Amino acid sequence: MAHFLARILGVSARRYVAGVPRTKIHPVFCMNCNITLSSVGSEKSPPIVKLEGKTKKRPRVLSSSSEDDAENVPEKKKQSPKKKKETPKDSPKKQEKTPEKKPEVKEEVPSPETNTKEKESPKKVFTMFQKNSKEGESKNGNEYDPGKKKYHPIEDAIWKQNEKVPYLALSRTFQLIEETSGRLKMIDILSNYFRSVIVLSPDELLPSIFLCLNQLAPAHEGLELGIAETTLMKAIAQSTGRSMSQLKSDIQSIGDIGIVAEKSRSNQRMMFTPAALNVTGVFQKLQEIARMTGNQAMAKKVDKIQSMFVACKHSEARFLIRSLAGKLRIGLAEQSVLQALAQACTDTPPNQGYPPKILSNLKKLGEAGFKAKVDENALLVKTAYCECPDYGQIVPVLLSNGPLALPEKCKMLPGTPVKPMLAQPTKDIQDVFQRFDNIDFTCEWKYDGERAQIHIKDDGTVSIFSRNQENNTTKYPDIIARIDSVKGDQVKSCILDCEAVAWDVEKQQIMPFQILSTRKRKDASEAEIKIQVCVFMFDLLYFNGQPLVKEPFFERRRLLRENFIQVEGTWKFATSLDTNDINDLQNFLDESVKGNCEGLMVKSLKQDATYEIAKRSRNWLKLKKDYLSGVGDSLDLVVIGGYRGKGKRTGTYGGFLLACYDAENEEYQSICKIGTGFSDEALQQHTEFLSQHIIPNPRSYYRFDSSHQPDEWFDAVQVWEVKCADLSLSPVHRAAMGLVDPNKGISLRFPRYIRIRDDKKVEEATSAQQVVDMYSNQDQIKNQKNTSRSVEDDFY
Ligand SMILES: Nc1ncnc2c1ncn2[C@@H]1O[C@H](COP(=O)(O)OP(=O)(O)OP(=O)(O)O)[C@@H](O)[C@H]1O
Ligand SMILES: [Mg+2]
Ligand SMILES: [Mg+2]
Repeated sequence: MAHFLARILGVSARRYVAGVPRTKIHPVFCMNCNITLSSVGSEKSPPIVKLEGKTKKRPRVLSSSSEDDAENVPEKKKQSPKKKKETPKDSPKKQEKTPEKKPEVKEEVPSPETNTKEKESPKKVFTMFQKNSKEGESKNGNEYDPGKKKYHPIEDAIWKQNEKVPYLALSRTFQLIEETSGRLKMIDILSNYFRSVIVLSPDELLPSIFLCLNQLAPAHEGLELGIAETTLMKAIAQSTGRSMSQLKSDIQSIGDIGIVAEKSRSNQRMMFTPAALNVTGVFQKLQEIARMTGNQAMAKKVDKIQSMFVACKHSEARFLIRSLAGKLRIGLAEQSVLQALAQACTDTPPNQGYPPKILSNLKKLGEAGFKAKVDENALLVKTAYCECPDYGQIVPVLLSNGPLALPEKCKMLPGTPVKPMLAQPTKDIQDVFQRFDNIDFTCEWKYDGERAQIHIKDDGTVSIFSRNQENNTTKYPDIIARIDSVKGDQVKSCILDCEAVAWDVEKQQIMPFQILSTRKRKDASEAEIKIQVCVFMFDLLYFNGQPLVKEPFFERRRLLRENFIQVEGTWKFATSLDTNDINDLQNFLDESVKGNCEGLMVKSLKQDATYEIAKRSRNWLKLKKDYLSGVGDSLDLVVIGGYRGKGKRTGTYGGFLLACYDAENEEYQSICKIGTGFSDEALQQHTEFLSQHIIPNPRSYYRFDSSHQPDEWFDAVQVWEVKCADLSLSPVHRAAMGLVDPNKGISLRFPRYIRIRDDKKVEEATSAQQVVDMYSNQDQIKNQKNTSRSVEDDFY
C-alpha cells in the first residue's frame, strides 16, 4: 500500500517505505512520464509497461523518453499528413531537436510490497533519476560535469515539501515540452510538474500556471511584459561581459534571444554563487518589472533583469529571457495548460495533506475510468475558466476543494469578464432557414463597432471588457457616465453584452468602424472625447445575483428589455425582427445595410438558445452583406513577413506575407501574399509599426514555402482583417495543410486588406480549422467534392 501511495506521488517507494516521508519528488524529470507502469517490477520480474493499453515486458534498463515517443505520440500526430513540411533552415527549435544522447537510467530496486493488486493500478509511475544520470546534459553549453561538480541540473531542480519550487524545475519542464511535439505528451509533462507542486508547495501552483502562460495577471488587469530586445541584450551584455555586437550577431544566426542568453551565461564564471531562483520569486520580479514606470524605469528594469539573470542556471536563462520578451515559444496552448491542471488534480488530488490519503476509488478506476475522470475534471476546469477567466480565483478552489467545487465556487460574477459567445458565418439566407428549420429565431442588425461587455457590480462599480477580456473601462468614461440614467430601478447587478458603435451626432447615424478606432484606447477623459459612441445592447448574461446563461435567449431578452431604458443616439436595444418569412428577412437585411450595419445576426430564441460562453455556436449565425454568395466572412490573419515596395511604393513595404494560426500545432501557416487594399497612409503606418518587430530569421513555428521568403520577417504581433474572392488549394501555402489535401495547403484568391484588428490577439486569428470550414463551404467545392483545383495565389 505504502508503495502504491508512493507511486501515486511519484516518490521513491523505497524511501517512503523506509518510514521517512522524504518528499524529493522529481517533478518533470520523470523521463518516462508517458509510460504507465503497472508495476515497478523486480530483479525476477521485469517491470511491466503499459503503452496505450498494450502490455509488454520492459527491459531492466530504461532509456530516455525519446524511445517511447514513437509509441506514445498520439496517433493523429504520428500519421498526420500535416507533418511539418519544412522548418526554416536556422530554426532554433529544429536545432534543439537533434536527438539527445539517450541517458541510461536504472530502475530502482522495487519494494517487496509490490503486489498483484498494484499491477492493476492505472496510476503512472515515474522512473526516478539516478544521481549518475546524464539526462541533464545540455546541448546549449551547460554540460554537467560530475568531475568538476559544476552543478547538478537534476539535483538542483528537486525540492522538498514546503520549500520554494526551484525555477529550474519549471525551466526543465519547459525544456522538455519544447523538445516534444505530441500534445498529449506535453500535457503529461506539465501535469507531472503540477502534481509535484500540488503536493509539495501548493502555494506555488498559481505563479507556476501564470509563468506557463507567460501571463502576469488575468487579461483584464492589463499587466504585460514584452521588454524590447535591445533592453534585454543590454542586461545580458552587462551581466556576461559580452558585447552588444557579439550578441546581435548571435541572435542573427540563432534567431532566438533565449538560446543566446543561455549560451552567454554558460561562458560566464562567477566569483560567488548567487542564490538559486525560485518560481514565486521570478514571478514576483516579473510583475515588478511590468509595473515599473517613470523616467528611471528602464535602468531599474535592466538592474532587476540582471539580478535574476546572473542567478540563472542551465536552461533558466533561456526561459527567463523569453518570458521577459513576452513569448515563451514552447508551443503550449492555454487549453493544454487547463488540461494538464485537470489531469494533475485527478492524479494527485489536492488538499490530501502529506502524505495524501489514497483515494481507493482512484485505484479501482482502471485505465479507461481514469481517463474519463480526467476528462470530467477537465470539463469542470475549462468551464470554470470560461465563466471566470481568473486563475487567482480558480486555483485556490482547486487546491482546497478540488474540481468538483468549481461550478459552485467559481461562478460568473460581475467584475470578472466572461469569454463571449461567437457566431458561425453563413453566406446565404437559405443557410439560415436550413439551420433554423422549425426553430423560432430572431434577426438583429449586426453593428460594426467594438464588443463591449458591461458589468455593474452590487456596489455600483461599472467595468467594460473587450471581446478578449481586456479592460476597456477607462476607454469609455462616456458610457460609464450614462449608466445611472439608462438602467431601471430594479437593476442591482448585471452583465450586458453590447456593441459600442461610433455615432454621428449631426446626421444621427452610425459611423464606420474606422472612426471608432481613432478613439483613445486608455484613460480617455470625457472632455477629450470627440467621437460619440452609441451602445447597442443585445444580451443580458447576469442579473441581480443570478447567471442567466442557461436561460433561453427569449427570456434573457425579455429581462433586458424590461430593465433598461433606450436613449436615442446613446443607448439602444439592437434593432430586431422575429420572423420566419424569407422575404421579410431579405428586406430586413437590406435595411440593416442602409442603416450602416454589416448585415444580420440570426439567433435561436427558445430551443438551443442558451448563451454558450466562449463558443463559436451554431445558435448564432452571422449574415454579412459583403460575403453573401462568396466565402461568408472575412479572415483575421497575422502578418509575418514584408516585401519591400517598388515604384510608387519605394520606401515602404509593398506587400506582406500573411498567416492563419493553427492552435493545435501552435504554428502560423502562410495563407497568402497581400498587396491590395492599402491606402498610402496605411502602408506608411504598417511600415513604421512593423519595422519595430523585425526578426532576423523566421520563428521556428512559422510554416511557409521558401519561394515566399520575404525581405523581412516580423514577429507575430498584429492581426489584419482581410477579404478574398475565394479560397483554393495551394501547392505552396501551408494553411491547413493536411486537413483537406495531404500535400496542399489553402490560400486566398484576390486577398484585400480591410483593417487592423487591434481587438484580436494573434492567437485569436482565424484558425486553420476555420480556413478549412470556409474552403469547404464554398459552393464550387460543395458541388465538386472530388475536384481539387490548384491555383497559385494572386499577388502583384
Ligand atoms: N446584434 C448583435 N449580436 C451579437 N453580436 C453582434 C451584434 N451586432 C454586432 N455584433 C458584433 O459582431 C461580432 C461577431 O461578428 P464578427 O464577424 O464581427 O466577429 P469577429 O469579431 O470578426 O470575430 P470572428 O470573425 O472571430 O467571429 C460580435 O463579436 C459582436 O462584436
Ligand atoms: Mg465586428
Ligand atoms: Mg470576423
